[in-house]
Amino acid sequence: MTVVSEALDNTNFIFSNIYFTILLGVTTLLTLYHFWFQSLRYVKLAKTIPGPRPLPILGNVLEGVGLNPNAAMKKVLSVTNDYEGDVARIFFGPFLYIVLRNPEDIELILGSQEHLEKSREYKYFEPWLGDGLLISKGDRWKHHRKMIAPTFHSSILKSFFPVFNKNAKKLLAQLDKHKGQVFDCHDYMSGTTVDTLLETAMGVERTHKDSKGFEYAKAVMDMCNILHLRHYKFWLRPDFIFKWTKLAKTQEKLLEIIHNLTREVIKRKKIDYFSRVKKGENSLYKEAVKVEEQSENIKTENYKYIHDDLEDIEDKDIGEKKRLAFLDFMIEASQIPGNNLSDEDIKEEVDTIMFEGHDTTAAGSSFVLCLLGVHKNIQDACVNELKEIFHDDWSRPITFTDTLQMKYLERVIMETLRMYPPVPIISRKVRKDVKLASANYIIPADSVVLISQYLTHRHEQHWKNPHVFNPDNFLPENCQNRHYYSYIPFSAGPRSCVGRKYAMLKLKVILASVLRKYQITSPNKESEFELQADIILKRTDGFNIIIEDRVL
Ligand code: HEM
Repeated sequence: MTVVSEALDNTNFIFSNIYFTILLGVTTLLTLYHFWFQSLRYVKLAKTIPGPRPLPILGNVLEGVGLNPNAAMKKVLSVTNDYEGDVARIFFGPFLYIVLRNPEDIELILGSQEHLEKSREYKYFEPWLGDGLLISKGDRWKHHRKMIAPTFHSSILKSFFPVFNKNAKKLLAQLDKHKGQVFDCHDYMSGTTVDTLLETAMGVERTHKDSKGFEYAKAVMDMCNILHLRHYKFWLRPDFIFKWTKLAKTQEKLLEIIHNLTREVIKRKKIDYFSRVKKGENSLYKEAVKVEEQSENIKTENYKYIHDDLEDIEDKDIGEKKRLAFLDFMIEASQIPGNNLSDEDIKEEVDTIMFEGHDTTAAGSSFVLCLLGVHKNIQDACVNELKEIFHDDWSRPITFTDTLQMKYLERVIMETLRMYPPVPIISRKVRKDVKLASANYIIPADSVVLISQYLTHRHEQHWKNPHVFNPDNFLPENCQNRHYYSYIPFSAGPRSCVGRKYAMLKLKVILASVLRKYQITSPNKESEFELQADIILKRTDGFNIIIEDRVL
């Protein structure tokens, strides 16, 4: 043996010893960690709940690897079925997730004042929405919610009707070029929703292709797409990975466009506000706050079972019908002593409204059109109702009173949101142990509860023929005895959707406008709809419809 080969042998021995020592060290540490983790009370409680068998350290993470969005959707939706109950448990590494679908259990979480905090999954909305209503917590959320709720008062919403009608008309002109062809209606529903929000939330119009409004609307749509991507490509979720991707650079540019315009508009609107004050104009916001406080008791009674509560508020109208945007009302709110609403806070709330109000309404309206294309008899019933309302003038602008008469269309929208809830899943961080009502399990403090509207809305014990599209599910007599938390497309309880009434009105105007002009056909059966697991429920096969001029 030469000196060199001897030296090499020695080096190999030393290195293999080092590798072996490192490997042994890591294995020992992981084993110790595994046993320590298994001994935690939190884990012991979780293990009593049914769920897929977790691997040491990784938990159930591998179950999601390599799944495309459709398959991921099926996987999430099968989790409670696979474990034959209303509760299932999943571990993502050390993090515990509990999926719930029983309304009685859901009420314990959503109806409580204690479990109001959102889970860590909402963090990647932060660069856009900051600490806005959707993600804020504690006293800040309570205080902002109280200030913002009155800006969604019916009297303020009524003043938006000219904008709703104007954008519906613009939409019809755009759809006309697709007559007789199969096309995906989602982009159009998304475009009209952003335009309407832009005007009602900020008072800005998307007029010319080179205008700031146009740039902004496009940036909002692109930002929503990035958030969707980060949602289902879960390796993009951690910021330390995301920040090195091209998407992060695009996001930076989009956010610059979005935030700059919001800041600019706030500045301009503040000047308008002070000139209105100088002229001695009444504060619409203050009146809305007064009415909101008076109707608080009536409202909690009405929330017992879902029905659109617009009518209840109609007789408490606040009179003045001036068209201002949500932003104007927030500026008014910020001027009330003690309210502590800075310009940056207003920006975050406007951004939140743009995000929450956009994709949800676009998906909801697209699903309605596809379903009406499949269920021709239901489409005919909608049109018959519209004929009764618009017998005097078939194409006149739609008024608030008209929408109150659209009872059947309302049931169609509600049934669509039942079977295809635009927000298919929400989550909450549980701060205290929760003993479930449906079974003898305890959800341990610090776990994340996933509430799936999609699963709850198709719960066999709460819905007759849950997989069949039937607007009569929402006839008053069929709602009376149903558990309130069995229908939660807008969530429920203290942290439910603040834009619910706005969404229902906007949906009615847009859908009634399309139905008056076109008859709709779907090239696909409902069973062929391919759904995608996402923050928003979508069809991956496209929201395809065919439109033809309606012959009366
Ligand atoms: C069909 C349309 C809509 C659906 C299905 C919907 C659904 C929801 C759901 C499920 C939540 C609770 C989210 C969670 O807990 O994570 C929520 C919250 C919220 N929504 Fe909507 N939404 C719709 C339209 C709108 C519109 C049009 C606006 C505003 C114009 C809006 C503004 C908000 C805001 C600000 C929140 C946060 C409320 C809070 O945390 O206090 N939404 N929405």
